[in-house]
Amino acid sequence: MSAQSPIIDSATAFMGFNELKALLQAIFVKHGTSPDVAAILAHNCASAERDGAHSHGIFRIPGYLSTLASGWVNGQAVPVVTDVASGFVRVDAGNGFAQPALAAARGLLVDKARSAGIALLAIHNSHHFAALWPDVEPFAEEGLVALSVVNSMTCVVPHGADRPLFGTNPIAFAAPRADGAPIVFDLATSAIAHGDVQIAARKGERLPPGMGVDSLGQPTTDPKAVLEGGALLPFGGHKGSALSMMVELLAAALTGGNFSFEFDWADHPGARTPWTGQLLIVIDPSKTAGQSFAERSQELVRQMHAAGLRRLPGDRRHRTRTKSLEVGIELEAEDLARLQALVID
Ligand SMILES: NC(=O)C1=CN([C@@H]2O[C@H](COP(=O)(O)OP(=O)(O)OC[C@H]3O[C@@H](n4cnc5c(N)ncnc54)[C@H](OP(=O)(O)O)[C@@H]3O)[C@@H](O)[C@H]2O)C=CC1
Ligand SMILES: O=C(O)C1=NCCCC1
Repeated sequence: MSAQSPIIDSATAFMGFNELKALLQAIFVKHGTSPDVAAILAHNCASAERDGAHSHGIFRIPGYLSTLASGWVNGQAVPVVTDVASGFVRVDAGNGFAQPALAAARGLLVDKARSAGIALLAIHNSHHFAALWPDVEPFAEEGLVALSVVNSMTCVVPHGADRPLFGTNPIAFAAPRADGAPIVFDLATSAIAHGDVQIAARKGERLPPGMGVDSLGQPTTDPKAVLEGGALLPFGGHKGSALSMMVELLAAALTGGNFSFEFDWADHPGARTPWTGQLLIVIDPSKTAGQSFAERSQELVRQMHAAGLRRLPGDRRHRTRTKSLEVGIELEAEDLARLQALVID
Protein backbone atom coordinates (compact mmCIF):
# COMPACT_ATOMS: atom_id res chain seq x y z
CA MET A 1 0.00 0.00 0.00
CA SER A 2 1.49 3.35 -0.99
CA ALA A 3 1.69 6.34 1.37
CA GLN A 4 -1.39 8.00 -0.08
CA SER A 5 -4.39 9.42 1.76
CA PRO A 6 -6.11 6.82 3.92
CA ILE A 7 -8.95 4.87 2.33
CA ILE A 8 -11.97 5.42 4.56
CA ASP A 9 -15.41 3.86 4.46
CA SER A 10 -17.96 4.77 7.11
CA ALA A 11 -16.42 2.86 10.01
CA THR A 12 -13.02 1.67 8.91
CA ALA A 13 -9.89 3.29 7.52
CA PHE A 14 -6.89 1.59 5.89
CA MET A 15 -3.55 3.37 6.13
CA GLY A 16 -0.10 2.65 4.78
CA PHE A 17 2.63 2.06 7.37
CA ASN A 18 4.64 5.15 6.37
CA GLU A 19 1.52 7.27 6.35
CA LEU A 20 0.53 6.21 9.87
CA LYS A 21 4.11 6.65 11.06
CA ALA A 22 4.24 10.19 9.61
CA LEU A 23 0.97 11.10 11.34
CA LEU A 24 2.18 9.74 14.68
CA GLN A 25 5.52 11.51 14.28
CA ALA A 26 3.74 14.82 13.71
CA ILE A 27 1.61 14.20 16.81
CA PHE A 28 4.62 13.49 19.02
CA VAL A 29 6.49 16.58 17.81
CA LYS A 30 3.45 18.77 18.30
CA HIS A 31 3.10 17.48 21.85
CA GLY A 32 6.66 18.13 22.93
CA THR A 33 9.12 15.51 21.76
CA SER A 34 12.19 16.19 19.65
CA PRO A 35 11.93 15.07 16.01
CA ASP A 36 14.38 12.22 16.69
CA VAL A 37 12.37 10.90 19.61
CA ALA A 38 9.15 11.34 17.63
CA ALA A 39 10.51 9.29 14.72
CA ILE A 40 11.48 6.41 17.02
CA LEU A 41 8.21 6.37 19.01
CA ALA A 42 6.14 6.70 15.84
CA HIS A 43 7.94 3.78 14.21
CA ASN A 44 7.38 1.67 17.33
CA CYS A 45 3.71 2.56 17.68
CA ALA A 46 2.92 2.16 13.96
CA SER A 47 4.69 -1.23 13.99
CA ALA A 48 2.50 -2.39 16.89
CA GLU A 49 -0.66 -1.24 15.10
CA ARG A 50 0.50 -2.86 11.84
CA ASP A 51 1.03 -6.19 13.63
CA GLY A 52 -2.29 -6.08 15.46
CA ALA A 53 -0.62 -5.54 18.86
CA HIS A 54 -3.51 -3.28 19.76
CA SER A 55 -2.81 -2.88 23.48
CA HIS A 56 0.42 -1.06 22.55
CA GLY A 57 -0.44 0.66 19.28
CA ILE A 58 -2.41 3.88 18.76
CA PHE A 59 -4.41 3.02 21.89
CA ARG A 60 -1.36 4.34 23.80
CA ILE A 61 -1.27 7.79 22.17
CA PRO A 62 -3.48 9.59 24.73
CA GLY A 63 -1.30 8.13 27.52
CA TYR A 64 1.90 9.32 25.82
CA LEU A 65 0.47 12.80 25.33
CA SER A 66 -0.97 13.23 28.83
CA THR A 67 2.37 12.07 30.22
CA LEU A 68 4.28 14.60 28.09
CA ALA A 69 1.86 17.34 29.15
CA SER A 70 2.32 16.44 32.82
CA GLY A 71 6.08 17.04 32.69
CA TRP A 72 6.70 13.52 34.03
CA VAL A 73 8.88 12.51 31.07
CA ASN A 74 11.40 14.49 29.03
CA GLY A 75 10.42 14.12 25.39
CA GLN A 76 13.59 15.98 24.33
CA ALA A 77 16.00 13.84 26.35
CA VAL A 78 19.32 12.94 24.76
CA PRO A 79 20.49 9.55 26.07
CA VAL A 80 24.03 9.27 27.44
CA VAL A 81 25.77 6.05 26.41
CA THR A 82 28.68 4.71 28.46
CA ASP A 83 30.98 1.98 27.21
CA VAL A 84 31.39 0.32 30.61
CA ALA A 85 33.51 -2.76 29.89
CA SER A 86 34.06 -5.41 27.22
CA GLY A 87 30.54 -6.85 27.27
CA PHE A 88 28.63 -4.04 28.94
CA VAL A 89 26.94 -0.86 27.77
CA ARG A 90 25.04 1.49 30.06
CA VAL A 91 22.60 4.20 29.02
CA ASP A 92 21.13 6.99 31.10
CA ALA A 93 17.93 7.78 29.21
CA GLY A 94 17.74 11.19 30.90
CA ASN A 95 14.19 10.64 32.12
CA GLY A 96 13.22 10.11 28.50
CA PHE A 97 11.77 7.16 26.61
CA ALA A 98 13.58 3.82 26.57
CA GLN A 99 13.47 3.29 22.80
CA PRO A 100 15.70 6.28 21.91
CA ALA A 101 18.13 5.05 24.59
CA LEU A 102 18.24 1.64 22.91
CA ALA A 103 18.66 3.28 19.50
CA ALA A 104 21.58 5.36 20.78
CA ALA A 105 23.41 2.29 22.15
CA ARG A 106 22.43 -0.25 19.52
CA GLY A 107 25.50 0.00 17.27
CA LEU A 108 27.93 -0.38 20.18
CA LEU A 109 25.88 -3.24 21.64
CA VAL A 110 25.92 -5.19 18.36
CA ASP A 111 29.66 -4.58 17.87
CA LYS A 112 30.34 -5.92 21.36
CA ALA A 113 28.06 -8.92 20.90
CA ARG A 114 29.77 -9.79 17.63
CA SER A 115 33.27 -9.46 19.04
CA ALA A 116 32.78 -10.95 22.54
CA GLY A 117 29.89 -13.28 21.67
CA ILE A 118 27.59 -11.67 24.23
CA ALA A 119 26.81 -8.11 25.34
CA LEU A 120 24.51 -6.59 27.91
CA LEU A 121 22.75 -3.25 27.68
CA ALA A 122 21.52 -1.63 30.89
CA ILE A 123 19.13 1.29 30.42
CA HIS A 124 18.01 3.32 33.41
CA ASN A 125 16.15 6.56 34.08
CA SER A 126 13.82 5.49 31.25
CA HIS A 127 10.12 5.20 30.41
CA HIS A 128 8.83 2.18 28.45
CA PHE A 129 5.20 2.42 27.38
CA ALA A 130 5.27 0.04 24.45
CA ALA A 131 5.41 -3.59 23.38
CA LEU A 132 8.80 -5.17 23.95
CA TRP A 133 9.08 -7.33 20.82
CA PRO A 134 10.06 -4.37 18.58
CA ASP A 135 13.16 -4.03 20.78
CA VAL A 136 14.36 -7.62 20.22
CA GLU A 137 13.03 -8.74 16.82
CA PRO A 138 15.51 -6.64 14.75
CA PHE A 139 18.50 -8.33 16.44
CA ALA A 140 17.25 -11.75 15.34
CA GLU A 141 16.75 -10.40 11.82
CA GLU A 142 20.53 -9.77 11.91
CA GLY A 143 21.28 -13.32 13.07
CA LEU A 144 21.59 -12.52 16.80
CA VAL A 145 19.69 -13.90 19.78
CA ALA A 146 18.17 -11.23 22.04
CA LEU A 147 16.40 -11.18 25.36
CA SER A 148 14.90 -8.13 27.02
CA VAL A 149 13.01 -7.36 30.20
CA VAL A 150 11.42 -4.15 31.43
CA ASN A 151 9.57 -3.44 34.65
CA SER A 152 6.50 -1.22 34.81
CA MET A 153 4.30 0.16 37.60
CA THR A 154 2.97 -1.53 40.73
CA CYS A 155 -0.26 -3.35 39.84
CA VAL A 156 0.51 -7.06 40.34
CA VAL A 157 0.21 -8.95 43.63
CA PRO A 158 3.17 -11.34 44.04
CA HIS A 159 1.98 -14.93 44.53
CA GLY A 160 1.23 -15.43 48.22
CA ALA A 161 1.31 -11.68 49.04
CA ASP A 162 -1.49 -9.40 50.20
CA ARG A 163 -0.95 -6.32 48.09
CA PRO A 164 0.40 -5.28 44.68
CA LEU A 165 4.14 -4.71 44.32
CA PHE A 166 5.37 -5.89 40.91
CA GLY A 167 4.66 -4.40 37.52
CA THR A 168 3.24 -6.34 34.58
CA ASN A 169 6.93 -6.84 33.72
CA PRO A 170 7.22 -8.35 30.22
CA ILE A 171 9.90 -10.67 28.88
CA ALA A 172 10.69 -10.68 25.15
CA PHE A 173 12.94 -13.11 23.30
CA ALA A 174 14.00 -13.33 19.67
CA ALA A 175 16.09 -15.92 17.82
CA PRO A 176 16.90 -16.36 14.14
CA ARG A 177 15.84 -19.43 12.21
CA ALA A 178 16.93 -20.72 8.84
CA ASP A 179 13.62 -20.63 7.03
CA GLY A 180 11.13 -17.97 8.06
CA ALA A 181 10.71 -15.03 10.36
CA PRO A 182 12.67 -15.10 13.63
CA ILE A 183 11.15 -16.93 16.58
CA VAL A 184 9.82 -14.19 18.87
CA PHE A 185 7.77 -14.21 21.99
CA ASP A 186 6.83 -11.27 24.16
CA LEU A 187 4.69 -11.75 27.24
CA ALA A 188 3.66 -9.89 30.33
CA THR A 189 4.41 -11.84 33.51
CA SER A 190 0.97 -10.81 34.77
CA ALA A 191 -2.01 -13.00 33.85
CA ILE A 192 -3.07 -10.21 31.47
CA ALA A 193 -1.39 -6.98 30.34
CA HIS A 194 -2.66 -3.80 31.99
CA GLY A 195 -3.45 -2.43 28.53
CA ASP A 196 -5.81 -5.32 27.82
CA VAL A 197 -7.63 -4.66 31.10
CA GLN A 198 -8.10 -1.03 30.01
CA ILE A 199 -9.37 -2.15 26.62
CA ALA A 200 -11.82 -4.60 28.24
CA ALA A 201 -13.07 -1.83 30.55
CA ARG A 202 -13.56 0.50 27.59
CA LYS A 203 -15.50 -2.14 25.62
CA GLY A 204 -17.59 -3.14 28.63
CA GLU A 205 -16.26 -6.71 28.54
CA ARG A 206 -15.47 -9.04 31.45
CA LEU A 207 -12.01 -10.49 32.07
CA PRO A 208 -11.47 -14.25 32.08
CA PRO A 209 -11.45 -15.62 35.65
CA GLY A 210 -8.17 -15.72 37.56
CA MET A 211 -6.65 -12.50 36.24
CA GLY A 212 -7.36 -9.94 38.90
CA VAL A 213 -8.69 -8.97 42.29
CA ASP A 214 -10.79 -6.04 43.50
CA SER A 215 -9.86 -3.44 46.12
CA LEU A 216 -10.69 -5.97 48.87
CA GLY A 217 -8.40 -8.59 47.35
CA GLN A 218 -11.35 -10.68 46.18
CA PRO A 219 -11.24 -12.37 42.75
CA THR A 220 -13.07 -10.37 40.11
CA THR A 221 -13.71 -10.46 36.38
CA ASP A 222 -14.70 -6.79 36.31
CA PRO A 223 -11.88 -4.82 34.63
CA LYS A 224 -13.02 -1.58 36.29
CA ALA A 225 -12.73 -3.19 39.72
CA VAL A 226 -9.16 -4.18 38.84
CA LEU A 227 -8.28 -0.71 37.58
CA GLU A 228 -10.00 1.17 40.40
CA GLY A 229 -8.18 0.00 43.50
CA GLY A 230 -7.81 -3.64 42.55
CA ALA A 231 -4.81 -5.45 41.11
CA LEU A 232 -3.64 -8.12 38.71
CA LEU A 233 -2.24 -11.57 39.48
CA PRO A 234 0.92 -13.08 37.99
CA PHE A 235 0.40 -15.71 35.28
CA GLY A 236 0.96 -19.29 36.43
CA GLY A 237 0.90 -18.61 40.19
CA HIS A 238 4.30 -18.88 41.88
CA LYS A 239 6.07 -19.48 38.55
CA GLY A 240 5.01 -16.24 36.87
CA SER A 241 5.57 -14.48 40.17
CA ALA A 242 9.19 -15.67 40.27
CA LEU A 243 9.71 -14.46 36.69
CA SER A 244 8.21 -11.09 37.56
CA MET A 245 10.57 -10.85 40.53
CA MET A 246 13.45 -11.66 38.20
CA VAL A 247 12.37 -8.85 35.87
CA GLU A 248 12.39 -6.40 38.79
CA LEU A 249 15.93 -7.51 39.64
CA LEU A 250 17.29 -7.40 36.09
CA ALA A 251 15.44 -4.36 34.75
CA ALA A 252 15.75 -2.21 37.87
CA ALA A 253 18.32 -3.42 40.41
CA LEU A 254 20.86 -4.40 37.76
CA THR A 255 20.46 -1.32 35.59
CA GLY A 256 20.18 1.34 38.29
CA GLY A 257 16.53 1.97 37.42
CA ASN A 258 13.52 2.22 39.74
CA PHE A 259 11.65 -0.83 40.96
CA SER A 260 8.01 -0.73 39.89
CA PHE A 261 7.01 0.36 43.42
CA GLU A 262 9.66 3.07 43.76
CA PHE A 263 8.40 5.96 41.70
CA ASP A 264 5.55 8.22 42.67
CA TRP A 265 3.77 10.07 39.90
CA ALA A 266 1.09 11.58 42.17
CA ASP A 267 2.51 15.08 41.59
CA HIS A 268 2.12 14.63 37.82
CA PRO A 269 -1.57 14.12 37.08
CA GLY A 270 -1.90 12.51 33.67
CA ALA A 271 1.43 10.66 33.95
CA ARG A 272 1.07 7.11 32.61
CA THR A 273 4.58 5.96 31.64
CA PRO A 274 6.49 3.82 34.18
CA TRP A 275 9.85 5.43 35.14
CA THR A 276 11.99 2.31 35.49
CA GLY A 277 14.77 0.47 33.64
CA GLN A 278 15.33 -2.07 30.89
CA LEU A 279 17.87 -4.80 30.29
CA LEU A 280 18.84 -6.35 26.96
CA ILE A 281 21.18 -9.29 26.41
CA VAL A 282 22.40 -9.90 22.86
CA ILE A 283 24.20 -13.10 21.86
CA ASP A 284 26.04 -13.94 18.66
CA PRO A 285 25.20 -17.65 18.26
CA SER A 286 27.99 -18.17 15.74
CA LYS A 287 30.40 -17.99 18.68
CA THR A 288 28.90 -21.02 20.41
CA ALA A 289 26.92 -22.98 17.85
CA GLY A 290 28.71 -22.01 14.66
CA GLN A 291 26.47 -21.11 11.75
CA SER A 292 24.20 -24.03 12.67
CA PHE A 293 22.09 -22.16 15.22
CA ALA A 294 19.51 -21.01 12.68
CA GLU A 295 19.31 -24.56 11.32
CA ARG A 296 18.89 -25.92 14.85
CA SER A 297 16.10 -23.47 15.65
CA GLN A 298 14.47 -24.35 12.34
CA GLU A 299 14.68 -28.04 13.32
CA LEU A 300 12.98 -27.27 16.63
CA VAL A 301 10.16 -25.48 14.80
CA ARG A 302 9.88 -28.40 12.36
CA GLN A 303 9.53 -30.85 15.23
CA MET A 304 6.99 -28.62 17.02
CA HIS A 305 4.87 -28.57 13.88
CA ALA A 306 5.29 -32.32 13.47
CA ALA A 307 4.04 -32.68 17.05
CA GLY A 308 0.83 -30.95 16.01
CA LEU A 309 1.56 -27.32 16.89
CA ARG A 310 -0.36 -24.96 14.63
CA ARG A 311 0.68 -21.59 16.03
CA LEU A 312 4.09 -20.39 17.08
CA PRO A 313 4.41 -17.24 19.17
CA GLY A 314 4.74 -14.41 16.67
CA ASP A 315 2.69 -16.17 13.95
CA ARG A 316 -0.44 -14.12 14.62
CA ARG A 317 1.56 -10.87 14.49
CA HIS A 318 3.25 -11.84 11.26
CA ARG A 319 -0.02 -12.82 9.64
CA THR A 320 -1.50 -9.47 10.64
CA ARG A 321 1.63 -7.69 9.39
CA THR A 322 1.38 -9.38 6.01
CA LYS A 323 -2.28 -8.39 5.69
CA SER A 324 -1.58 -4.81 6.82
CA LEU A 325 1.18 -4.45 4.25
CA GLU A 326 -1.13 -5.76 1.54
CA VAL A 327 -4.33 -3.85 2.23
CA GLY A 328 -3.23 -1.19 4.72
CA ILE A 329 -3.38 -0.98 8.50
CA GLU A 330 -7.00 -1.25 9.57
CA LEU A 331 -8.12 1.50 11.95
CA GLU A 332 -11.47 2.54 13.30
CA ALA A 333 -12.38 5.68 11.31
CA GLU A 334 -13.19 7.39 14.64
CA ASP A 335 -9.73 6.59 15.99
CA LEU A 336 -8.12 7.99 12.85
CA ALA A 337 -10.18 11.18 13.13
CA ARG A 338 -9.04 11.55 16.76
CA LEU A 339 -5.41 11.14 15.73
CA GLN A 340 -5.75 13.66 12.91
CA ALA A 341 -7.31 16.18 15.30
CA LEU A 342 -4.19 15.97 17.46
CA VAL A 343 -2.08 17.72 14.85
CA ILE A 344 -4.55 20.49 14.10
CA ASP A 345 -4.23 23.71 16.13
N1 LIG B 1 6.16 -1.75 28.39
C1 LIG B 1 5.68 -2.41 29.41
O1 LIG B 1 5.98 -2.11 30.55
C2 LIG B 1 4.73 -3.54 29.20
C3 LIG B 1 4.44 -3.99 27.93
N2 LIG B 1 3.63 -5.08 27.76
C4 LIG B 1 3.39 -5.56 26.41
O2 LIG B 1 2.07 -6.05 26.29
C5 LIG B 1 2.03 -6.92 25.17
C6 LIG B 1 1.03 -8.00 25.40
O3 LIG B 1 1.49 -8.90 26.39
P1 LIG B 1 0.62 -10.20 26.71
O4 LIG B 1 -0.81 -9.83 26.83
O5 LIG B 1 1.26 -10.94 27.82
O6 LIG B 1 0.79 -11.01 25.36
P2 LIG B 1 -0.08 -12.25 24.83
O7 LIG B 1 -0.52 -13.09 25.97
O8 LIG B 1 -1.10 -11.77 23.89
O9 LIG B 1 0.99 -13.03 23.96
C7 LIG B 1 2.19 -13.45 24.55
C8 LIG B 1 3.03 -14.21 23.54
O10 LIG B 1 2.44 -15.48 23.31
C9 LIG B 1 2.11 -15.63 21.94
N3 LIG B 1 0.84 -16.35 21.89
C10 LIG B 1 -0.37 -15.89 22.30
N4 LIG B 1 -1.29 -16.85 22.15
C11 LIG B 1 -0.66 -17.93 21.64
C12 LIG B 1 -1.08 -19.24 21.25
N5 LIG B 1 -2.34 -19.63 21.37
N6 LIG B 1 -0.15 -20.08 20.75
C13 LIG B 1 1.16 -19.70 20.64
N7 LIG B 1 1.61 -18.46 20.98
C14 LIG B 1 0.71 -17.61 21.47
C15 LIG B 1 2.06 -14.26 21.38
O11 LIG B 1 2.34 -14.28 19.98
P3 LIG B 1 1.54 -13.29 18.95
O12 LIG B 1 2.09 -11.91 19.26
O13 LIG B 1 1.86 -13.75 17.60
O14 LIG B 1 0.08 -13.40 19.31
C16 LIG B 1 3.13 -13.54 22.19
O15 LIG B 1 4.42 -13.76 21.69
C17 LIG B 1 3.47 -7.38 24.94
O16 LIG B 1 3.90 -6.86 23.71
C18 LIG B 1 4.25 -6.76 26.08
O17 LIG B 1 5.57 -6.34 25.76
C19 LIG B 1 3.11 -5.76 28.81
C20 LIG B 1 3.38 -5.34 30.08
C21 LIG B 1 4.17 -4.17 30.38
O1 LIG C 1 0.06 -3.24 29.30
C1 LIG C 1 0.79 -3.07 30.29
O2 LIG C 1 0.80 -3.87 31.24
C2 LIG C 1 1.71 -1.91 30.31
N1 LIG C 1 2.05 -1.38 29.20
C3 LIG C 1 2.87 -0.22 29.05
C4 LIG C 1 3.52 0.20 30.30
C5 LIG C 1 2.67 0.00 31.48
C6 LIG C 1 2.15 -1.40 31.61
